[in-house]
Amino acid sequence: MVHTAPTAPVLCTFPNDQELQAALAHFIVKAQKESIEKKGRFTVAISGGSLPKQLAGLIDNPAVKWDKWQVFYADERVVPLDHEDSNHHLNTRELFSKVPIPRQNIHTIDPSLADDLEELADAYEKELIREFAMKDSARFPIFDLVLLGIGPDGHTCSLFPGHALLSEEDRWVAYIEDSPKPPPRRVTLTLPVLNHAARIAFVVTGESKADVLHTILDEPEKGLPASRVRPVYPGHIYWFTDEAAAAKVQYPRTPFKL
Ligand SMILES: O=C(O)[C@H](O)[C@@H](O)[C@H](O)[C@H](O)COP(=O)(O)O
Repeated sequence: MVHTAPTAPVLCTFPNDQELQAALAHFIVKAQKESIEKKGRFTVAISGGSLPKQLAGLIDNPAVKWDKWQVFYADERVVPLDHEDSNHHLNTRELFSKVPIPRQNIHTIDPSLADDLEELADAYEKELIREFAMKDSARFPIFDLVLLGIGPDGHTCSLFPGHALLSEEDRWVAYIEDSPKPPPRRVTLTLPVLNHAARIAFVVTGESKADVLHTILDEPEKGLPASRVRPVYPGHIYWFTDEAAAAKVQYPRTPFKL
């Protein structure tokens, strides 16, 4: 029998940021090891918001093999790469400038194409095709790890509630010109790409996320974008949260095991 049903989310809750960050770093290093053993590289998609700060446990961590990482942005705001709103700028400030990752292993959008978002999204998709399709001949890229946050409205990446992009079935990278969260012009990985990943880790902290995390995990039938992230078998999905964010969640917690 072929198993295709998504695996159930694993919810791990931590008393403080320090413990969350240590566990997240362990989790990432383990994923990195498995990926490098299998394929000689580690493909990661990373988003913006508060996430990059939570990756502090990777800094000065000798277990991280930065030269094997290939990093893409799960979503990116269409602004210059050194702009305050750029997810690349944010990740560079919080993480990449502090670790020895080769610049060519970080795949950014091409802001010179900003006048034509279709062209910019196509170019980013081609960059993904160069990294994945030619090596794995896959219908969708299979990221070893996707690191995501959520907004208080249940969005993730630049996939917003009720937006037409949630129905995208073919494209790997899509664009949006009417993001309800500024800035309005963005590109984002699509749901099928997220749902083909080997591992997804959501990182969610703070009281302001308590209501939405309850809806996402306890009422997935409401269909918020983050609830629709359910990687197909054999992919796995993990939620790393603090107590404040998980305060209203009924969904069972799993103790974090190294
Ligand atoms: O570019 C973006 O807007 C982000 O990638 C976005 O999807 C973010 O991850 C969430 O909005 C959570 O943001 P916070 O962690 O700051 O709440």
